[in-house]
Amino acid sequence: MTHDDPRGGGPARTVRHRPFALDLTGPLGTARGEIGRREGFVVTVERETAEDGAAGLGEATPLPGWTESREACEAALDGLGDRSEVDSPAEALDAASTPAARHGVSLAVADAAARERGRRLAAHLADTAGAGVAPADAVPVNATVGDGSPVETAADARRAVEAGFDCLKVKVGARGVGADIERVRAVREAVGDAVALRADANGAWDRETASRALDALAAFDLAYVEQPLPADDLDGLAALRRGDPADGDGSDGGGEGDDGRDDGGGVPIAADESVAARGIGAVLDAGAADAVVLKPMALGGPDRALAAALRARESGVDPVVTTTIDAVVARTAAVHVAAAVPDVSPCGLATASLLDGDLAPDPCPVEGGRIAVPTGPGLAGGAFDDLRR
Ligand SMILES: O=C(O)CCC(=O)c1ccccc1C(=O)O
Ligand SMILES: [Mg+2]
Repeated sequence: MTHDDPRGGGPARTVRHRPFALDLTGPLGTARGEIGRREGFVVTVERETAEDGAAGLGEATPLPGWTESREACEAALDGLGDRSEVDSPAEALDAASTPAARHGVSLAVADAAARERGRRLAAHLADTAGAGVAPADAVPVNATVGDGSPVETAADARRAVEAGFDCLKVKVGARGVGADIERVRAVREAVGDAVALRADANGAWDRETASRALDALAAFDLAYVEQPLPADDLDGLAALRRGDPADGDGSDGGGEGDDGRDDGGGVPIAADESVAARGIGAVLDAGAADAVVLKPMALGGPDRALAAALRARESGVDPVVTTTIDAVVARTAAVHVAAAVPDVSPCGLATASLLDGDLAPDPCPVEGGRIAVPTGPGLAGGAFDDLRR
């Protein structure tokens, strides 16, 4: 090899993409509506001069509301095709306006580079990001429990614990706070105290409602509440963390709990939509979160997600890597990103079971609440060879 650029720059590459569509087994209920189907693009890059034909594989699976639309993603990938021979194709795509397209291409380039070096994608990403430590061989994951009645939600939670999960994330905010409290109560009663519980409100609440919800949820020992406020309300998130009154004008937004703590009851806060909308720097600077949820598809690529995770770690904020319910290629990439985060907390990567079919067999299924990181070069050795045509 005559090129050492770890991003995989160098000789010209050809970028191709082709569409796919996958239904979920059933809609995932969230405060921002139901997710029932995922449509995206398999992306490949090929080095013109490659003697072994080593191609890199990526996936661009936009989720409108989180990323660009399917149409915008396709247009961005098509636009790249107009000048498909470029040195660093991912750099030709804007991470803010077309994060899924950039994800697909930057993953394919990183996969190609890792394969050429005979290394796992996690190790390649860690080197490129300067992570400083060797990636883990397995990552802990949470089960994802959608909206439903208290009985349905508790049954889903119990099934997840029986399958070996010791961390569950329950979607809230799709119904009233009182109903969600009953759902979380039912889950806690169903799974006992040893299981870590998270709740994800997907930005559903205003400040007063969030303050009230956190007060009540404090009884259930939640590891964190994810995005209790809209994405842009970084000051509101910071105030919730501090336990400030809901309206910030000094009036009491709900009183203190029995333990004497202020509103919020000390429930940790995670930022998800805020990171995608405002950037990791703004979230960290605002002191808006105890944890950040990082979706490579929404942040413009595995490289950018890992960089954000390492920045968060440095700031004392806990990074969590999740998918946007991606197909197997992007999901596997997210496993590698999570593995490259030192001491990563349970990640939202157990989303394969939500899909009714996939692009290829899963090279890293969940076992006992963990995912083993594929060992082969790149994404998963030869596991995806059929997709690399
Ligand atoms: O984090 C998880 O457990 C799974 C991923 C998830 O919840 C999700 C999936 C698609 C879109 C948004 C979200 C979210 O975290 O809000
Ligand atoms: Mg979320």
